[in-house]
Amino acid sequence: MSTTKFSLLPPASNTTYLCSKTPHIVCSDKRYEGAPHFLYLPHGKADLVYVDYLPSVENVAAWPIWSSHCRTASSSTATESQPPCFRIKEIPGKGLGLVARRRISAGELIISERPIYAARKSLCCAADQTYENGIFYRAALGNLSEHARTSLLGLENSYPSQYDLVPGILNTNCLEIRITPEPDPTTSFVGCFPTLSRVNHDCTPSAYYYFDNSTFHGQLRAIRDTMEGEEITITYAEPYAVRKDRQEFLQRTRFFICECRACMLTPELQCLSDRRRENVRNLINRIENEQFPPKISLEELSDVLRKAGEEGLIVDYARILMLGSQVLTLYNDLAIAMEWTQRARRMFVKIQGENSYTVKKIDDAIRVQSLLAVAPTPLKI
Ligand SMILES: C[S@@+](CC[C@H](N)C(=O)[O-])C[C@H]1O[C@@H](n2cnc3c(N)ncnc32)[C@H](O)[C@@H]1O
Repeated sequence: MSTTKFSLLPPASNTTYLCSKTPHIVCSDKRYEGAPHFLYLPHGKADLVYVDYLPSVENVAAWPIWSSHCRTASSSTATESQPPCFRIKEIPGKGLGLVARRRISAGELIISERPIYAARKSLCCAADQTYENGIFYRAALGNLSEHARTSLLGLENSYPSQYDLVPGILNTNCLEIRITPEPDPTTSFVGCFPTLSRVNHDCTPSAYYYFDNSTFHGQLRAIRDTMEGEEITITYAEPYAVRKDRQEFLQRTRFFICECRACMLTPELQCLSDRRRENVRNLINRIENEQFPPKISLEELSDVLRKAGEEGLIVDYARILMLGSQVLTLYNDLAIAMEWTQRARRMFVKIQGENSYTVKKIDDAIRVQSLLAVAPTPLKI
């Protein structure tokens, strides 16, 4: 674990300049036009830095949420008046992690918290600002409050030693965030959180991380009942990937070998698990990657749904219900489609909360299905 007491080293050459005082925007590099900028929020005692190109930084700076409620640098738990339902403690072989202090029910909000660092995932910097010297990232943290910087720099660094500490920490702890209300498949953004970034990985996780763009908070919800003392985990990898692919991904991006239950099965059970996950992946891809959902029978949909359940892939189970209901609406029995949609809604409310983008999409589907149900001639394709 990185516990190094950190002081910001001055960059080899200081390329930054103050672009605007209010909002507080710093240009990362005066030597070239279009360099990324750092926006510090809220202005004054900044506990969030947002890093992107100037138009995006100016757009985010103008969001009303920054003036309506400033959070403190500390994390906020689901119910402010009650103690958090988890504690952070050492987990053998994993560093720190979150452990349930009491029983947590499926759907419970475990923590909601603002990131300290938020950035476009891939940014163009000058050739002399590298991961190895960390100049760009150290400069980005320069105007954060002492408290925010200290909690960020206390996070784990799993990156190899040739990387500077700061990009090492940021890369180890980043989770996907969104700056648009709707998911944008063309652009990725990441954030680092004081507490959420402590959640460890499991290939059959007990919780789900979701970024609520409207409040700019990451949220962690239990997706199944979790017992007191049990570790709270999310997945860093595609849950429906087979073991070999998950292992390869986790070693390449997070530098650890996963020894969760799903990765430590006997060879026969491992084969079975991989086959089930492959079935889940193929079905989801077949439906999601087509503009028009393909014809898939209720039997096949139900079979893969069952396999997702057997694998404990709760989020994929909900996705199959939602995607399956689209297929069933088009080709089969509308009554079953409506039932699947309602089940998907109930599950997604538990997974992502009532206000999530997915729940809104499901509500749109429910409205369409209700109209179809009373249409004089059923739609036949
Ligand atoms: C985002 S951090 C999670 C919190 C971290 N354990 C800590 O001490 O702050 C990610 C790092 O935690 C460790 N980690 C997470 N899940 C793990 C797992 N299932 N097995 C082993 N190490 C894990 C790895 O070092 C990984 O790069």
